[in-house]
Amino acid sequence: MIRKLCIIGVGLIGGSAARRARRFCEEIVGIDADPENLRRAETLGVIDQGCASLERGVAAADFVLIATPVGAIEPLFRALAPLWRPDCIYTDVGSTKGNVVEAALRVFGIVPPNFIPGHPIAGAERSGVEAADARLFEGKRVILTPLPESAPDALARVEAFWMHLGARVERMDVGHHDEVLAATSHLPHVLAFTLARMLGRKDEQAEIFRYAAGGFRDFTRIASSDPKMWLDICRANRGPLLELLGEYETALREVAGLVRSDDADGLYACFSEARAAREKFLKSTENNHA
Ligand SMILES: NC(=O)c1ccc[n+]([C@@H]2O[C@H](COP(=O)([O-])OP(=O)(O)OC[C@H]3O[C@@H](n4cnc5c(N)ncnc54)[C@H](O)[C@@H]3O)[C@@H](O)[C@H]2O)c1
Ligand SMILES: O=C(O)C(=O)C[C@]1(C(=O)O)C=C[C@@H](O)C=C1
Repeated sequence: MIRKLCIIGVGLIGGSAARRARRFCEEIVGIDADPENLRRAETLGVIDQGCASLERGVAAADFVLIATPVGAIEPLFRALAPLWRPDCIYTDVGSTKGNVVEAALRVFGIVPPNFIPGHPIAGAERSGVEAADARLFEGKRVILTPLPESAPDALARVEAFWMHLGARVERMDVGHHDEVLAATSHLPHVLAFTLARMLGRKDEQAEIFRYAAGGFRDFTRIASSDPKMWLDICRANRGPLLELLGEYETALREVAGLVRSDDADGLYACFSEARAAREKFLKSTENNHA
């Protein structure tokens, strides 16, 4: 049971956590940089109360969930530093973890033992509190990246928090997290944004979107995601992302070579390998949900 949960950033992720956390929190207070979003969160009953002041919002909270874009976390740590209490648990949901840990080190000198970095591997292309969904984390993975200095009781409480939201919690090393998520999430978003932008420019002249159907829709769904959120993620994880963009360039050139030389066997082998890789992914997600 949490007495007072304070959520900083009551958007898709913070709002979804709030909606489900109702069941085991006596009070949920929200803080948001956007007063209009905070008012909507109150009106929708996602939070009990919106708080314009960080100081009042975190006062007497026993659990603080930071759910802002990752670029906002360092300034937030600075604002929270004088208010930081040893009897409260702090965690975040940022899509990148290395920059969050580095920000904590710069602000506090150490990663506070009662701050456990986290990342729910669940989301959507929509943002804002209206998109919040109590079932968003059901059956989904949450990765926690604790450090040697993390307090075991804080880690246990953050694990229990996510399990109560229906998620399956795993632990991972910070660097490994950022490499893996660069491949499975950050690279696909950059590719979808790039394709949607490129074809959007063509559409100006040729109205090609009139003829776009499922293929384009499926490939580019995530290009509807919030540009500000993805700007922050790309900047925070630029090393692993650049490495993968380089690999993708090479792979794309290889396919272009196969098309150019009309290499039917090569193309067939390439598409078959890709299909098998995706089938394997689909099977593994089926097993995960079993
Ligand atoms: N959207 C996803 O699919 C997804 C999935 C997993 C993790 N995440 C991570 O979760 C975090 C939130 O993403 P989201 O999709 O909920 O975004 P969102 O835009 O829906 O919500 C973020 C909220 O934070 C508020 N905010 C911004 N700066 C703030 C500040 N300094 N102080 C207080 N509030 C502030 C915004 O006004 C907004 O309401 C991001 O770090 C993102 O990387 C997103
Ligand atoms: O499903 C989506 O729309 C998402 O973008 C979710 C998604 C992902 O890439 O899988 C996006 C960012 C996260 O940090 C975690 C999950």
